[in-house]
This record gives sequence, structure tokens and C-alpha cells, in this order.
Amino acid sequence: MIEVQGLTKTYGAHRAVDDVTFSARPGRVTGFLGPNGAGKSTTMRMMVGLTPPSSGSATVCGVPFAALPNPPREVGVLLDASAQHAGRTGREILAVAAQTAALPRRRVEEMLELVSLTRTEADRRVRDYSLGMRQRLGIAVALIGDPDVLVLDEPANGLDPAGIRWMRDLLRGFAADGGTVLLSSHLLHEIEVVADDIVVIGRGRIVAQGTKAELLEQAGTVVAPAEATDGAALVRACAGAGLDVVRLGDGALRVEADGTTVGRLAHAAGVPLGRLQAADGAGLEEMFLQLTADTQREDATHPEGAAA
Ligand SMILES: Nc1ncnc2c1ncn2[C@@H]1O[C@H](COP(=O)(O)OP(=O)(O)OP(=O)(O)O)[C@@H](O)[C@H]1O
Repeated sequence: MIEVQGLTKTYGAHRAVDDVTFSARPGRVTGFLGPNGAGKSTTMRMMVGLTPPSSGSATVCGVPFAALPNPPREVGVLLDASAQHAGRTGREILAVAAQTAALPRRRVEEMLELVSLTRTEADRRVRDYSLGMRQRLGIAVALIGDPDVLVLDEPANGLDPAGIRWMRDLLRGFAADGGTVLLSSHLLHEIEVVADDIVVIGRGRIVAQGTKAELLEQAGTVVAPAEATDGAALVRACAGAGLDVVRLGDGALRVEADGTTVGRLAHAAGVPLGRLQAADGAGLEEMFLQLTADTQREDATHPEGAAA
């Protein structure tokens, strides 16, 4: 279990993390999603005692990270896969990690096998590792103490498609065994395929959180009139009922309401529909971009923007 309460970090006048509260529960994968610079890494660094918070608190397994008697046995942490000593071999890094946590030496070979680093690769210096190999080594270090909790910052960076699949299966398996997983990403798809719960952060603040199913529901309904000329009437009908409406660009709209509500409004307005469906993943992406729009470097929202 991870509990974060009111975590805030200011750098001068800049609030990098602003009153962040959420929890990551056992048996579930929690995705921490936000665009570049949203505050994910800073939040995670505060959770594991690497950055002192300006205010607020975080506990892992019920206590602050710094109070854990043998952290690697409780929490596996991967924050920066390139932070390992570049002159050491992968095997040496794992050996040091095992020794620090008072673990038997055999854990080193077990972890190498788990993350599929070959004998030759394990004996190579980390400076000669690809980013994907560094991520695998980082996962091995995180798992070496057989922890209950995993905190992983962008663990899929640098992994090839097979590696991403491997990582996903590993995290799902970890959670299925009762473990708690918190992983960050700036890519919705990466989070969507693996997470049970999603916390969305933008410009240091939580902008949405809930189970994936709840967020998909909030993503609303995609609707399009049978006749393109009815587009404006459909927008008026939905917006007039106080619903948020976003034009999707192909004549369709995303309306923040369930299908029955939208269907009734269209019917009342005398607009025959050509399409009415749950917004699902594409809707979630639209919602994510909208929620974090003011934190995106590029204006990723559709040029037509919000219609209401
Ligand atoms: N040591 C620091 N000093 C000043 N500002 C910082 C420091 N560390 C982070 N920041 C700022 O805090 C904000 C959040 O950064 P953070 O690295 O937590 O974002 P992120 O969500 O992890 O981004 P990314 O997806 O790009 O890794 C950014 O504006 C960043 O410039």
C-alpha cells in the first residue's frame, strides 16, 4: 500500500507538485499518468525519501520510506535506469544490491534469469548497456528483495515491443500475487493496457483519478448525426443540456454523458444518429489531452477545439 497525502514541492516560486493525494492499493497496478514536466518524478522521489517535500507526507507499507528497516525487502524502486554506476557490470550491481539488503547471493542469478540478461550481458559494464538493458537491470534491482511494493518511473522507456509486453506481464503477475505497483508514464496507452487504477497529473496537480473503468465511463460517448447538416443542432441539444461537448473532427462529437442521455437529447432535438458509442480508449485519450492541455508543450488538442 502506498498513501500520498497533500504532497507539495516548491522550487522558488514554482510549484512542481501541488497538494497531491492518492493511494495505490495491494493487488492492483496504479498508473501515474501525466505529460512531460507534470510532476511525476518529483512525486515519486518524495515518496522514497530522495527529495524532501515542502509539505505533505507519503507512506509505504504504512510508514514513511525512511522508517523502513530494510527498504529493498519492502519496496522495489526504479527511478532512473541510467543512475547505476557505469563502470560496474550488471552482475556486480546486483551483487551489491543483494549484499546491502542482506540477501543470499543466489538472488543475483535468479534476477538475471528473471529479466533475461544473458551471462555475457551480465558481465558487461553498464556503460555499454542499451537503455532497454538498463531498464531490465533496474527492474532486477527493484525486485531483488522480493518486495511487496514497486515504484517505477517510466519503466517502459527504451524497451522494444517484446520488452514492453514482458514488463506488462511481469507487473500484472506481481499485482496478481497481491503486490502493489505504482508506475508512471507520459503515454496513455502504456498505462491503459496495464493499470487497474489511474491517477492523472497535470502541472503538479491531480486532475483525475479512479479505476480505469470509471475513467472510461467519464470519457463519455462518441456521437455523430446521420446527416452532417444536423451537426450544429446536435451540439446545441447537448450543450443546451449543460453537457461538455468536444468536436472530434470527423463530424463526430464526444459528449460527457452516457449513451442513453445523449440518445434521448438527439431524439428530442429531432436529430437522427449515425453513430452512438462509448468513447472507450480514444475518448480516454481525448480526455487526457483536454485535462492536461495547459501543460502540453504542443497544443495537441484538435484544431477545432472545444465546441462548448
Ligand atoms: N531540482 C529541481 N529544481 C527546479 N525545478 C525542478 C527540479 N526538479 C524538477 N523540477 C521541475 O518540476 C517540474 C516537474 O518535474 P518532474 O521531473 O517531476 O516531471 P515529470 O512529470 O516526471 O516529467 P517527465 O515525464 O518529463 O519525466 C518541472 O517543471 C521541472 O522543471
